[in-house]
This record gives sequence, C-alpha cells and structure tokens, in this order.
Amino acid sequence: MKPGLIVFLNGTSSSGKTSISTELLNQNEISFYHLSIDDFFNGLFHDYINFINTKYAEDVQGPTHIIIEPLITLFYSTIKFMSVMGTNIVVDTVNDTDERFNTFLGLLMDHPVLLVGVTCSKEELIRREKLRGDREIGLAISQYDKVYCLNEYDLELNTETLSPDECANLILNIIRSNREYSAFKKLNKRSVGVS
Ligand SMILES: Nc1ncnc2c1ncn2[C@@H]1O[C@H](COP(=O)(O)OP(=O)(O)OP(=O)(O)O)[C@@H](O)[C@H]1O
Repeated sequence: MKPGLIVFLNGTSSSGKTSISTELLNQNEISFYHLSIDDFFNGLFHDYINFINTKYAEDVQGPTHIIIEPLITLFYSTIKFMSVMGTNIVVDTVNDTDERFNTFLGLLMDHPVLLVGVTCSKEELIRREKLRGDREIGLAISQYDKVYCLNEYDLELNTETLSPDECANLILNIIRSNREYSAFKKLNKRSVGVS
C-alpha cells in the first residue's frame, strides 16, 4: 500500500496551523485527515487527563511527564500508523522539546513528510493571542526558539502576508508537482540538553 503523505506544519501556537489545516480539509482534490495534538488529548484522552488533573491537582507541574510523554509518543505513533494505512494526514502540533523532536524523527524518518514552516512575527503572535483570548499571552514566544530552530523546510509560509487559503494552495501546488520532499530527511536528531 502506498504510504499516506504527512504534511507537518511546524509553527508555534497562534502561528496559523489550524487555519491552514481547515483550508486543506475543505478542498476536494486530495483527502486529508487532520491530526492535532489538542484534539488527540482533549478528545480521546479527555477523561483520563481530567482524572489525573483532578486527583493530583496540586502537583500538575510535577511528575506528569511520566504519562504525558508516552501519550505524545502515542500521538506520533498514530501518525505513523495512519500513514502506513495509506491515509494522508495534516499534523498540527508543537514540537518544543528535543526529546519530542527526536521521537518524531525516529518514528517518521522513512515516511513521506512534507515539512512546512508556518511563521509570523513575535508582535503578530502576541496580537493574535490577545485577540483570541483562549491562549496564555506569551505562550507562542516561549515556544519560538525551539520550534523555529529548523533551518530546512520544503515550504515556508508567512501567515502575516498569506491567508490560510493561499497557504493551503501553495501546499497543494507542491504535492501536485510530485517532487520529492527532502527537508525532513535532512534533519538530524538533536543532542538532548535542558529543554
Ligand atoms: N493567515 C492568517 N492571517 C491572519 N490571521 C490568521 C492567519 N492564520 C491564523 N490567523 C489567526 O490567528 C489565530 C490563531 O490561528 P490558528 O488557530 O490557526 O493557530 P494555531 O497555530 O493552530 O494555534 P494553536 O497551536 O494555539 O492551536 C486565529 O485567531 C486566526 O484567525
């Protein structure tokens, strides 16, 4: 079976990943499944996360990584599984620690990944956070350096100058061109330090 294409949107919170994903799903040419880390956690694991947060409410910053990190690995494994099953996927997540980045690379290196950088200025990120009101102000900036340390993309989209619809069309143009996606394969595992 031909593996499903993975469109990996790399960007901080509020950079515009979900808006682009929505446009990609709305077009009728290529079918995609949208896999977002937020939906994965809040949907499939809602009761479980609630249970942990309620039972250990006073220690949410503590050892919850013991269960969160395996769930994130399961998220990446689900992407791999869907690709193996031939499903095209738009991945909407924030890879902001070296460990997660390495897990992601290790699992998906042999899969067709179109690596898309979704960017905009720090000023615009803060403006969007204030406007939307459902994200902590400063969240995007706190992720910025880790998320944008990649220097290789198949496509870079500045969402300050491009609309979500224009971004989706540029992604579709690359897919239509049938060219090989090389950026993901050029990435190396990061040496894990303090994240
Ligand atoms: N190309 C764009 N031009 C102008 N505004 C945009 C653009 N893309 C997204 N926005 C606005 O920015 C905000 C965040 O967009 P979106 O939810 O797509 O970001 P995100 O990267 O998925 O964020 P998160 O990771 O926090 O879910 C929304 O209010 C959206 O309307």
